[in-house]
Amino acid sequence: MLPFIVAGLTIGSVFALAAVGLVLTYKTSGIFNFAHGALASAAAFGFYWLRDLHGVSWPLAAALVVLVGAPLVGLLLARIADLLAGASLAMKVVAMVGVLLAVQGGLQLLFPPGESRQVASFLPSDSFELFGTPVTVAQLITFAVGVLATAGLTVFLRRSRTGLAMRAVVDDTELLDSMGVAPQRVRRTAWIIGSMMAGASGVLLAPLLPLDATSITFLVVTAFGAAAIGGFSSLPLTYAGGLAIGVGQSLLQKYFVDATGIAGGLASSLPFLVLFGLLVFAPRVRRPSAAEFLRRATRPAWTAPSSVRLAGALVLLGVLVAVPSFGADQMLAWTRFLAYVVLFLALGLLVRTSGQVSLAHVSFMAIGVAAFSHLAVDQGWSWPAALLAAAAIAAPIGALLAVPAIRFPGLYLALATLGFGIALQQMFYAQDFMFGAGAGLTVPRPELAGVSFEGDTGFYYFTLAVTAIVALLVVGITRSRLGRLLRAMSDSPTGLAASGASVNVSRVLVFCLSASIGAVAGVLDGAAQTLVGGDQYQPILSLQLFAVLMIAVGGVPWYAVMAAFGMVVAPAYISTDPSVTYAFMLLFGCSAIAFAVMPPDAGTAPMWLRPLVDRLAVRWPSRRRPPAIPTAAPAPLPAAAAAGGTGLRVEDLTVRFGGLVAVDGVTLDARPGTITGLIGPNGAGKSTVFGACSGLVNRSGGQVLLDDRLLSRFGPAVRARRGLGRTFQQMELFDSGTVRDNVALGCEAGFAGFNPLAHLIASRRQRRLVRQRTDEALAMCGLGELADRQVASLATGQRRMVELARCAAGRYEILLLDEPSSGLDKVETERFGRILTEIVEQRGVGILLVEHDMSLITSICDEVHVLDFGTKIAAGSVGEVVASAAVQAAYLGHSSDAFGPQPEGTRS
Ligand SMILES: Nc1ncnc2c1ncn2[C@@H]1O[C@H](COP(=O)(O)OP(=O)(O)OP(=O)(O)O)[C@@H](O)[C@H]1O
Repeated sequence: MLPFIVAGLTIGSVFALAAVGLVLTYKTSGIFNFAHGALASAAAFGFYWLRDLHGVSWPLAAALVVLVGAPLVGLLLARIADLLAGASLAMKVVAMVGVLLAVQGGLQLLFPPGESRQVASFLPSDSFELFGTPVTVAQLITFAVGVLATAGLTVFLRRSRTGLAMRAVVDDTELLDSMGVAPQRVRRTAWIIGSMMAGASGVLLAPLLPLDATSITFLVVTAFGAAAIGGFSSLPLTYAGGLAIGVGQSLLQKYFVDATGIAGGLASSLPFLVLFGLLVFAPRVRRPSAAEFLRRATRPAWTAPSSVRLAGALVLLGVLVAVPSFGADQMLAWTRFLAYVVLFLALGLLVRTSGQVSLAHVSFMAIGVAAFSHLAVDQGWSWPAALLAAAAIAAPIGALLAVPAIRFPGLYLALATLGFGIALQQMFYAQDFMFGAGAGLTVPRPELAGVSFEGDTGFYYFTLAVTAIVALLVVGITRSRLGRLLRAMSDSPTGLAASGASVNVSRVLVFCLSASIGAVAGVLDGAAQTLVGGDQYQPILSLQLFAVLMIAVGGVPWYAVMAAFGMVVAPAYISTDPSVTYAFMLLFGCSAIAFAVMPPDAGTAPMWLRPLVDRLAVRWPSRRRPPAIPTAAPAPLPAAAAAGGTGLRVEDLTVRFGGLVAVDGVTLDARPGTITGLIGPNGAGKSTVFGACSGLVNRSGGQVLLDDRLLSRFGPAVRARRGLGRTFQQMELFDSGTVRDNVALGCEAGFAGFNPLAHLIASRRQRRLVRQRTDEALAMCGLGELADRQVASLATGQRRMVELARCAAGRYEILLLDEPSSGLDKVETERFGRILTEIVEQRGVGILLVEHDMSLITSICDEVHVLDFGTKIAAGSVGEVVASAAVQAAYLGHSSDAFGPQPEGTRS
């Protein structure tokens, strides 16, 4: 066993070295370098080129690669990282995936795969005995390089000024500025060191395996597993993680040396299983919201008028129907193009519509085609039955990916999906139930109702029909309730949950749907080729799909058409030479980097195009009714309020954040039909009380009840459905939607709730009720004129009103409004007060109002509670509270001016 441990420690040390460099750059720049393995790969090829092809001595070659080449690459990456400052997480992922593809494509162009290349070992091969086990000097040196580099880096980070600055740079850039240390310089140093570590690991790995760009790139992805063990933060733990993975792999190889089943792939997929497992089972880390993940456009989105879109769709359909007449020699490429349109629609639903991420979508193609082939060929199932079964098999596997999505959206989800894709390939592709070890799988073409689609042209038209159906289905989904929920989830998962819909149900649904549609794409693509093997579904293809999808422009289904054209048809027409594929990979990589560093609005339709298209458009009369001014009786209230519910009761509530007691034994009531103020200086704990009431903040003690029923053990969506609505101090709007969409979701999200079917289908009655309540809420809040404006384009005051209208449209008993008038001027605030009173009168709801504007509090509140340092210091009518000495002391030190308007941040 000892020799395996020694071998494991040696290779583990190389992984650890790479992982430490990765964590360093992530910690200092907040950018996770997906291309870390590609850098190692480039270093290995650089070393090979210098030493093996040009006879440079190994120390000089290693020094040139690690001390000259790698720092230069590090500087380039630092520049890209600078340009990405302030970009969304999605763009950071796109840029780094772009770097990976560019390096990979470039390397494969320079060193075409297929030729056998081997770096001769360069470290001394003499060996000595350690505890009776032979150990080579090469192993010792490799191990020592890892230890020394990590130890040196740790000392550097702890002792040197730049090192200290490096540790602080992510947390507090301004502090660094004030220390006289430029954060940019610090980050640059980190990127240089990180790249050098990737370079060193590439050089050390080079002689250990045949030189191949993809295998080293993915071998170094092992470092991702080690980084996960170190919590993406601790360097010593990351180092230990690298060693542990190395030893674990080595031991698995020993024990499963002859294993042919799944166990045979365990060793190589261990790092990815670790990565996936940690992200699924580890305690939650801070969750970046999906909104952090997606690119946010500041300019309102523009879509061509529907007549132009319809005309465009017909022209496209016409061209596709005519393909056999002008593209007969490229029928395979055109048929695969259609399959890729389906695939991009699947991925787009997930990434572009719902703001999730998947770097494993090629896996669903593989699962789909393998399942289909076994069912149709081995089991003799009919073509449609096998297709539907393949889609159904992919769905629960998609749901599995939703688990990390629920726990860690954003970057960690991207990593988990990448790990999933690689583990699937390593462990399952060669199994008999997938592609097996033989020549591949036969994928038949259909024969339906006596009509054969075996021929290339026939199958093309068949694929065109299926693609059109899938496109209509995806367009339908995006326009349906599920589509609205997914877009809302992408903009603000918190806002959606607080409106009553289970975000997790939406997530699982979209992953299942996307996986199933991906499987259908796999079947179509496989049947186009008729024979497929596992090597066609390499995980790197998933990265390419993601990058191409992100750079494609337009809505559904245009981005899918554009992406599939770029990925399949364009390369096929240029040449069948594999180098064209590599050149396209390089091109996609560079385009992805360029796209990611562009300003957020650059991807939207060009300004000059818009008037042109608008002029071309035929204007159809709008079927949309203008918002009605409510004249009849208001819509029915939730049962509790209608039956004279007792409202919200907060009992002895305590909330702690670590050592800080933010709320300390607070008790208060808010009754339907009344407005209750909750005031207090900044940091008094008001928003925390709201968070605990709506289930977004964990309470440490006490209870929250609505109509005497305990709410405390429920999440935000259930509480909303029980009758607790809220707005947020930092508004949680669905920015990509219109005002009407936002307001409608206030009611519709509650109907969707936790029921997957209700996420998909809205009953007639519900649709009518949503329309009615939306119109009423819009009219009540004076938003009729703005109903079709995109929320992102509105001013703060208007946005606050939209959030209020969203609450007013919901079926709530109590509304928690958190500083709803902040950002409004005096006139707007007075109007706002009148609207609040009207909502209470018309809807019969109760309002608990957190406000700094005392004129608003004194003019509309029936009762006021006052917090200071987390405890309640007074309660009563406005007059009683104004007269309270404790309250005046808490505010402005005995000044009666306390109840003038309070600028934010005022605190004596
Ligand atoms: N997630 C958190 N983690 C740690 N501390 C927190 C967190 N949220 C709030 N706090 C702290 O809890 C205390 C109460 O904060 P809270 O936001 O509830 O006050 P507030 O009365 O709403 O203030 P403001 O009027 O400024 O919004 C503050 O000291 C704040 O720094």
